[in-house]
Amino acid sequence: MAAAPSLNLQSNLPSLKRTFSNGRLRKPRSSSSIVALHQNGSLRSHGTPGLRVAFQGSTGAYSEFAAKTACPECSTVPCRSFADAIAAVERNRADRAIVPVESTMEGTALRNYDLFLRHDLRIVQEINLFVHYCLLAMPGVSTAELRRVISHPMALAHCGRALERLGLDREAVEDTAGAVKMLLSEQMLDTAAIASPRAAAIYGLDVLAGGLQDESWNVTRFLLLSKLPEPLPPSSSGKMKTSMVVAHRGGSMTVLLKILSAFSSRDISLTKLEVNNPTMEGKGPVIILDVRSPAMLKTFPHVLYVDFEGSIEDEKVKEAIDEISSFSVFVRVLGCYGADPHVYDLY
Ligand SMILES: O=C(O)C(=O)C[C@]1(C(=O)O)C=C[C@@H](O)C=C1
Repeated sequence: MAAAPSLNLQSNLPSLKRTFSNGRLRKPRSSSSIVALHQNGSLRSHGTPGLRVAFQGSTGAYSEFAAKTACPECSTVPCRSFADAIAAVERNRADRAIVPVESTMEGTALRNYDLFLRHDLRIVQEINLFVHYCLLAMPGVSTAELRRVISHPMALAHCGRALERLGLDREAVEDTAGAVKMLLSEQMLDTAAIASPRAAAIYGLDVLAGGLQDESWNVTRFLLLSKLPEPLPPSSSGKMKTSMVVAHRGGSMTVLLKILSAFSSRDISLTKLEVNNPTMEGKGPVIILDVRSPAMLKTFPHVLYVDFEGSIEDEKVKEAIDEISSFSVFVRVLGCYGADPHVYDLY
């Protein structure tokens, strides 16, 4: 069976500028307008102290790091899986969930994207994080003593070449910080973990090597998800971005051309366009919650994930969405949020 075409005008991640100055995190340029909005808004918003953000993993995971970067004053809620993080928001045990959705090394993380589509949550913020992978071991252990390495499957995959060179057996665990905790609790002296320098500092492990990722430019894009829509910042406060999913009848190229034309004729810039035809790869269809009343789960064999610059309140954006709806099977807007051009780096 031919592989599904995968066109990924992958968000503008690779060209982003790293926001790093003297080891201190710099706030996004748009943050001041968001803060002003929060002060006036009635909803609990990103800047609110006490906002609870659910993430997958243990304290020190990259996702927690992203949550703290998105909402510096939040408290974080560790969860066993991304599904649990989403459930925590739905059951009001958390106000937001943070989910990694794409990376420069992996492309779109369909595992998480598809999960999110089954729920009635919306994207309220994006955050791009530079991911540094380090080799961590129990204090005093040297590289020569290591036999095995444990980490999140994505971290193991991203560090394939370095691990090949080190000749270590690999074992996947649920998250990077969870791997570190396992080293400690089981006092493993022949095993290393791949995790962040922050996890090393939190748990007091030695960093035996840094920059382990195969590509030096390794950025993960996270989305902050909420049950309630955030009030939209005024259009003067910076660029907005909108994300949507489009289900269609197949014949991707024709649909792609029509979508491109709906945007280009209105001078709207696309930042992501990803084709997903899972049934062509022998997988089950994508399941999407149709949030219109009565909300119901629907299955679609052909979908496209589209992000573009602009707010759903812009006339030309409304027109483009109407045009796309006229030739597709189903359209759902996943969120409208401030475009954050920065990549945060807390190394
Ligand atoms: O395990 C972690 O620390 C995570 O936050 C998860 C996760 C992922 O799911 O891709 C997030 C970012 C990194 O790419 C590695 C792992």
